[in-house]
Amino acid sequence: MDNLREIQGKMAHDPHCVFSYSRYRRQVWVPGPVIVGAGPSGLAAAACLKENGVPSVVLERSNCIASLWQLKTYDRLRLHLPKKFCELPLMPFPDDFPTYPTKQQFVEYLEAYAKRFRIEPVFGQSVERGEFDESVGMWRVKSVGMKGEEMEYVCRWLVVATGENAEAVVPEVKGMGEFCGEVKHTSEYKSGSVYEGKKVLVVGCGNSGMEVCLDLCNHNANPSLVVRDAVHVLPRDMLGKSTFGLSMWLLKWFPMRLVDRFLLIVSWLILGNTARFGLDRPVVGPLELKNLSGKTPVLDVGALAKIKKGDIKILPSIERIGHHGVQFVNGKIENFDAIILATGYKSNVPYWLKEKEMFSDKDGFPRRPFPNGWKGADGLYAVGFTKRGLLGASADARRIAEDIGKCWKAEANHVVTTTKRSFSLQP
Ligand SMILES: Cc1cc2nc3c(=O)[nH]c(=O)nc-3n(C[C@H](O)[C@H](O)[C@H](O)COP(=O)(O)OP(=O)(O)OC[C@H]3O[C@@H](n4cnc5c(N)ncnc54)[C@H](O)[C@@H]3O)c2cc1C
Ligand SMILES: NC(=O)C1=CN([C@@H]2O[C@H](COP(=O)(O)OP(=O)(O)OC[C@H]3O[C@@H](n4cnc5c(N)ncnc54)[C@H](OP(=O)(O)O)[C@@H]3O)[C@@H](O)[C@H]2O)C=CC1
Ligand SMILES: O=C(O)C(=O)Cc1c[nH]c2ccccc12
Repeated sequence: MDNLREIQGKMAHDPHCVFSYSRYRRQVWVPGPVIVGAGPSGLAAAACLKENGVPSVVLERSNCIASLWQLKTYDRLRLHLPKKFCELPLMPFPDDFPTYPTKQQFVEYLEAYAKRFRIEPVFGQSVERGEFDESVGMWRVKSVGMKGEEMEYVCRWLVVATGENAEAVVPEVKGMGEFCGEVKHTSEYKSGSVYEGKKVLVVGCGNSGMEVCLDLCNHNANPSLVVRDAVHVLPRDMLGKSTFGLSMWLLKWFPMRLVDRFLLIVSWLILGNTARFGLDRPVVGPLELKNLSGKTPVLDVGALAKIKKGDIKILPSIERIGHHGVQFVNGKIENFDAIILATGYKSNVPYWLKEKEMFSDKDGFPRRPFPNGWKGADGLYAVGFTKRGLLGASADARRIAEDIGKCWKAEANHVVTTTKRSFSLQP
């Protein structure tokens, strides 16, 4: 504990100090929080902490900020909620950005955000273990660098910002290994240009699956979409407003079920009966379902019109895959040149965080739902696991920074007072 006191003393004089404890053990004491992940959530947390006077260290496994957006999304991607619902704390989007910024514009905004708050993540640090060491009351965060070099960061506060979309979900489908064509997840898909004239099977009809199908159509490919369950498709905009914005506004005055009924009636007027095209709706309304299970409704930007026209064919679940053909549960068999898995993502927290109370080891999300999932015990925090997109991440980041900020100031005051007192006691 003497060692700790010494460090706290140094922190009080130089709160930005991050010094090597032992070169050989590659161990680093971090006076402030360690944030794992330099996506929008990690950046928002670091900025809010800085605003509260707390320096932090951000560890990122890839070589850039917002790696999901920069490396794992397709070219035609735009935000599907209006920009005012996607801005991070303390810095709005530029006025000249469109309502739905492109992915390039969103990344540009995030780069400017990191620059403005002088956030310089340590890149190439893949965190493989995070564990609370009771004996010193600190978190030990172990990471592996690009060349396999190991590091250990020791800190009072650990902020988990690895995201709801950390790893691709790749389902086990009978015979998938036998398929002769290309099989890729949407996180590796960039553009339909390489599929021109090809028959492509897209598996999964969330926002990714629908948009990839649309993109394939726009590049003269021939997509089919596997829909295994009911899905809510809503137009992205209705009555001259964004569906999301309108929903948020209506929710201020009306109960969720009534707003859901309104959304379904207007969607029916704009899109027609989606069940006629093979897209049955869940019994529970779109907002209630999002609230209960986190399942995001599809915000349609043109795929439904292609489904109606027959340019995108709807197919049921896959039974098994062969060399070229795919057999579906209705017994039909069709040949495809490529398969794209739009089967979603999962959290990777259970793989590296050795903690069982705050995070569920089943799905890697905080057990307590929004707005209470951001804080655990022993200085553990979560940002961006709210199933409420960037808006939820911003709310978490603000709360975390305020909470750590109070503790940081109290401790800094304590160290300064004790240091002053010990100086005055000296002869
Ligand atoms: C295609 C797509 C479009 C979306 N569009 C919207 C939208 O329009 N509006 C909206 O509100 N939300 C949207 N979302 C939701 C999305 O979750 C957020 O946009 C946002 O990216 C979440 O930010 P995050 O920082 O929590 O997670 P991420 O952006 O995933 O960032 C997490 C970071 O942590 C890093 N990381 C993970 N594990 C480790 C580890 N073990 N060690 C070190 N680093 C690690 C990752 O490399 C990554 O850089 C979209 C999601 C997707 C997939
Ligand atoms: N423009 C934008 O802003 C975009 C936003 N996003 C967001 O990114 C996040 C991830 O979206 P997305 O990648 O679409 O993932 P989702 O988890 O939203 O959707 C995955 C889909 O795949 C289906 N699925 C999973 N496994 C199988 C299987 N074995 N066979 C058949 N179907 C299967 C799921 O069906 P089931 O429901 O039955 O489990 C579900 O429909 C979401 O929050 C989404 O809103 C994504 C793209 C664009
Ligand atoms: O894109 C996503 O997945 C989001 O989580 C954004 C979002 C949060 N709440 C919603 C309600 C309806 C549609 C999208 C979202």
